Amino acid sequence: MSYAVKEIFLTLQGEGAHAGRASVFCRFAGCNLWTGREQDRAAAVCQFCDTDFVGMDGTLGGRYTTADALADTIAAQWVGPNDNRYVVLTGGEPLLQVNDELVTALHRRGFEIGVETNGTVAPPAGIDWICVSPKAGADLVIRAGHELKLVYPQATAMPERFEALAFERFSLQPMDGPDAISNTAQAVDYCLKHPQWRLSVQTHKTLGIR
Ligand SMILES: C[S@@+](CC[C@H](N)C(=O)[O-])C[C@H]1O[C@@H](n2cnc3c(N)ncnc32)[C@H](O)[C@@H]1O
Ligand SMILES: Nc1nc2[nH]cc(C(=O)O)c2c(=O)[nH]1
Ligand code: SF4
Ligand SMILES: [Mg+2]
Repeated sequence: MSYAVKEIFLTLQGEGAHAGRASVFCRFAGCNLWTGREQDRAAAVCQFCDTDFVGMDGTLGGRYTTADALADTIAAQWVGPNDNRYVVLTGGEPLLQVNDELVTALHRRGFEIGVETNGTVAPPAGIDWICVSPKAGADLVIRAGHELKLVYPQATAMPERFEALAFERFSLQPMDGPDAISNTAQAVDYCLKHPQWRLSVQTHKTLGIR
C-alpha cells in the first residue's frame, strides 16, 4: 500500500480538545465527500470545506511507497524532546488511506496518533485520539470514541442528533466562510445553553500559523 500525501508540516493543533499542542500534521490527498475542485463544490456532499487537499504538491507532499518512509518523514519534522511526540493525520479524508502498518510505524517512533475524520470510514485499531466531524448528508459509521467535533450550523446535522452518542468530548466549531461571525455568535450561544458542548475555535487561523 502506498500513501498519497498533500503536505506534512509541524504546527500547533488549532482545533478541538488538543488545541495548542505541538503536532506534526500529515494531510492525505483526496476525500470521499468532495473532489476538492471548486466547480464540484455546489454538488458535493460536503460543501463548506476550508482545505486544499488536491494533489501531492505541498510541503513534503508526494507518494510514499511504504509506511516506514512516511513515518520517517513525519518523525523528522519533530523538533522537541522525544516524549510527547504527537502526529495528526488529516486530509482530505485520512481514513481512506491510514492502515495498520502506518499506525504501527508511527507508534514505533514514539508518536501518539490523532486523526481528523468525517466519520464515514471505519478506522484501523490503535489510534490514540479520533476526532469525528460529522457531515450532513453522509452516513456516520464511527458512532463512539474520543471526540465529536461538529461544524455548526449544518441544517440537517444539528447537535441534538449527536448528543447521545458515546464520545468523551463534544466540541462545537463555528463554520468558517461568509457567515463566520454570525456562526460564531450562534455557537457561543449554543454552548452557553448546552454545556455538554465546548466551543472549538480554529485558533491557527487567528494566529496566522498553518
Ligand atoms: C479539512 S477536514 C479534514 C478531515 C476530515 N475530512 C473531516 O472532515 O473531519 C479538518 C477539520 O476541518 C473542519 N472544517 C472543514 N471546513 C471547515 C469550515 N469551513 N469551518 C470550520 N471547520 C471546518 C472539518 O469539519 C474537520 O473537523
Ligand atoms: N493548526 C492546524 N490545526 C488543525 N486542526 C485541524 C486541521 C485540519 O485541517 O485538519 C488543522 C490545520 O490545518 N492546522
Ligand atoms: S469531509 Fe473533510 S476534507 Fe472532505 S470536503 Fe468535508 S471537510 Fe473537507
Ligand atoms: Mg484545516
